[in-house]
Amino acid sequence: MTSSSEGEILQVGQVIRERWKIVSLSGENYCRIISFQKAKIGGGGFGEIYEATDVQNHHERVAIKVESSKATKQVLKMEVAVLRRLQGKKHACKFYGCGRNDKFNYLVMSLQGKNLADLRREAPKQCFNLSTAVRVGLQILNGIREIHSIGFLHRDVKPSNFAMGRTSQTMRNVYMLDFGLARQYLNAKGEIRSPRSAAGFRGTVRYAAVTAHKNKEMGRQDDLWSLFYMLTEFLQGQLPWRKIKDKDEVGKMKEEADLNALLDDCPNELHLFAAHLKTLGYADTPDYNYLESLLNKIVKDNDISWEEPYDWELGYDNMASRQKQQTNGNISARLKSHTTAVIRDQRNENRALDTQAPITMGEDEDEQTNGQMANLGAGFESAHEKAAEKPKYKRHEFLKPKYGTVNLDVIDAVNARFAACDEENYRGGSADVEANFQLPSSILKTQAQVAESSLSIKRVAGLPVDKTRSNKSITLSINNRYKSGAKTNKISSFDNTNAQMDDNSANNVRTAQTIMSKWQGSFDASCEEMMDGADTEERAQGRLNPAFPVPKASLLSTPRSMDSNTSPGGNSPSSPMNPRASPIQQRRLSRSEKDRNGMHRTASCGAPQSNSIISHFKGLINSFNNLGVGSRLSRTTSIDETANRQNSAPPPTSQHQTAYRNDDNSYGMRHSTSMGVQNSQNTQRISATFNAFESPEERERRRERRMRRRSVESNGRVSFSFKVELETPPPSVRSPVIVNKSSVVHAPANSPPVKIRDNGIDEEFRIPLEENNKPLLFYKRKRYQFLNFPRTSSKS
Ligand SMILES: Nc1ncnc2c1ncn2[C@@H]1O[C@H](COP(=O)(O)OP(=O)(O)OP(=O)(O)O)[C@@H](O)[C@H]1O
Repeated sequence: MTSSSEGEILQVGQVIRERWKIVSLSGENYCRIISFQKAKIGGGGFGEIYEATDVQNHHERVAIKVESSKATKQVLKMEVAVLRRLQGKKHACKFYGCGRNDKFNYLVMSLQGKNLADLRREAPKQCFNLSTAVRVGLQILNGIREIHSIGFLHRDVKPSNFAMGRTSQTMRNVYMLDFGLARQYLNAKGEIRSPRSAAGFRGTVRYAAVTAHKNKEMGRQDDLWSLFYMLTEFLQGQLPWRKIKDKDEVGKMKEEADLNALLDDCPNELHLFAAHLKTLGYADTPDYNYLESLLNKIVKDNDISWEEPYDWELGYDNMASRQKQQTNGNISARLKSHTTAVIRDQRNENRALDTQAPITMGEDEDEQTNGQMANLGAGFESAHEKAAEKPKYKRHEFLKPKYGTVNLDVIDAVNARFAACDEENYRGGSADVEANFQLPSSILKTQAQVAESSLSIKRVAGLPVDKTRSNKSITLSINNRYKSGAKTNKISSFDNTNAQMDDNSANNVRTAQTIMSKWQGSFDASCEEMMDGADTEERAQGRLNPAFPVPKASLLSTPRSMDSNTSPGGNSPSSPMNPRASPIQQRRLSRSEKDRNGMHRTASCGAPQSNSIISHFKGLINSFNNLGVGSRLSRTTSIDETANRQNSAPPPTSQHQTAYRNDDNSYGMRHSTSMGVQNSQNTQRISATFNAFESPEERERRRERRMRRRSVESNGRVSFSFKVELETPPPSVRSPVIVNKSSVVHAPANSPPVKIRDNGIDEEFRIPLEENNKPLLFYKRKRYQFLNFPRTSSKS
């Protein structure tokens, strides 16, 4: 695959059928926070795959496979046909649409995560442990069974044609991709088509069955042979013919392969697997159940749990020690070099060795990435052993997606999550949202300028300087702040809020569960760590979904933030004061303590000391997941002002809002908006709080204001804001929901101007541009991918 932009069929920003917009490094506006991502996910012999968003459907992320209409071999039609028939199957992507124009044909499907070739290549020793290999193998077997069940052969079974899911719900599921080489083996009557005498090679040399090498008609068993080679490679780290260019030579090697050598130190069941395949001819139906039982036996014999993490979920620091413990994971055996002399293959030369179809050869360049690989033998082995001592990847590096975006899709995803909230969630009470934005010093308004602002901004001197904090971070956290029916009439501090929330343990259980199942893929290290304690506990009580476990605490390193967030009051995750607190609660508690101590609130959400926007943003997502009140977080919104609903209410006493309870047992806020600025030697802090409690009229007014603002938010300026708005609570809910949000901006006092936008006076929060016309905030952006694995191409 190539990742170059040269000759790409689709361009960034291009919209297909007024619906699917290609995502890339456009950086169109600030709200697309770090939406800088290459457009092309990958591409092989048959097409190019792009990431896009569905503008008609909450900007859901999709994958678009395109094929030039000038391509000599048009395979997308077949792909569409197969994918459509596979709809509803567990291992198939969702089909969203297809079409063609004079330039290209396209297929839109659900976007998945990383493919197995990339995942294996990223492993320190380019192999999976037995647990991962066999569980993935079982899923692939079922995927193959699915496509066979609709009357098709895949004919290109290989690791890069299987991807893990992308969302927390799908991330443990394997998806089969690329049906471009599929062929129907059943005719319309459901009978097996008669085999052709010469069929030509189809597939990928490394994984193709011997039948393909012999240019014979392939049958169902041949897809399974490819699976067998995949499994062998997963366990051994390599196949003996991995570098051989000549297709016929590879075919010969496969034919003559000594299975004992090939499967050295692998479970005996793999021998039986191959033995069964050897008995099958073109027309024979493989005994899928038998093959499945063989793999299941490996699972059973090795005490493998379906819930244990896959290698990539653990991160690779832990793998070396894990592998040593494995009965079948003998490292030296895995690293044993096969005796085949190899030459670095040249991809272009490898392609299209057979004229009938492009051949994908050596698509995994994992071996080539290791300079030692050419020197087979002792040197090679020791190089790997060395690598085992010093893992190439650190856990957090692996878990943290390497490039990509945090953009509006994140917010859209949160909206989707909120939309899924049920009535019960409404009953969970109101919510409190805190947003903390740490921005580069240079983008913020000077102290004097802020003071000139017509907003009610107060200066508070002596804010402690936190030198550990990144100067570019965004965090959001949410609390169920005011519980409906609570006895307290007035809640004026976060401490109270937290105390009330802590009482609400049932809610916490539910919200923790939501997070686990919904957004696990988006957690950064610190969030996972924080989840972990609850997970163990909740799972022990049978309340968490076992299908989406999180890595065990013992396997995860403790992030610095944990230490720094541990509250002096004993409300740490392990605190006996609150042993059943959910992770979010814990985070909340620590925030509470931070507030009490006059510390920056940005430390409250996940990874306060992280240098990356992404990790904070992940905290945002985690927190919003926890909200569960049917609220909506929308884009291009603002710190908002809400009408004061209670004339009798006393004025607020602090820069934060004061909550009160109405007679009807609902809560409102005294002041709709308040803001404050705190200054220290080189930090300027602006905080704003608003109340999202609103009537339909207010909401409509706010929507109009938002529309007005949107029209202003062009002009090369960037603006940033969030809104939390509430759905109308169901009639059964007596107390309306209150969402409260506060935003905090930190920056040195001598920084350039920024304005805080407030609806009432229609100001904007603006970030000036650099000379090169790029938003300064993202000038030194890191490219992270959010909610998704990085998809590096497996073929350069
Ligand atoms: N729906 C998807 N979601 C995420 N990534 C995808 C999706 N479809 C394909 N990809 C990525 O793009 C890569 C190439 O896709 P695909 O195999 O369909 O293209 P191809 O042109 O047929 O490639 P090849 O010739 O190598 O088989 C895959 O390995 C995978 O990483």
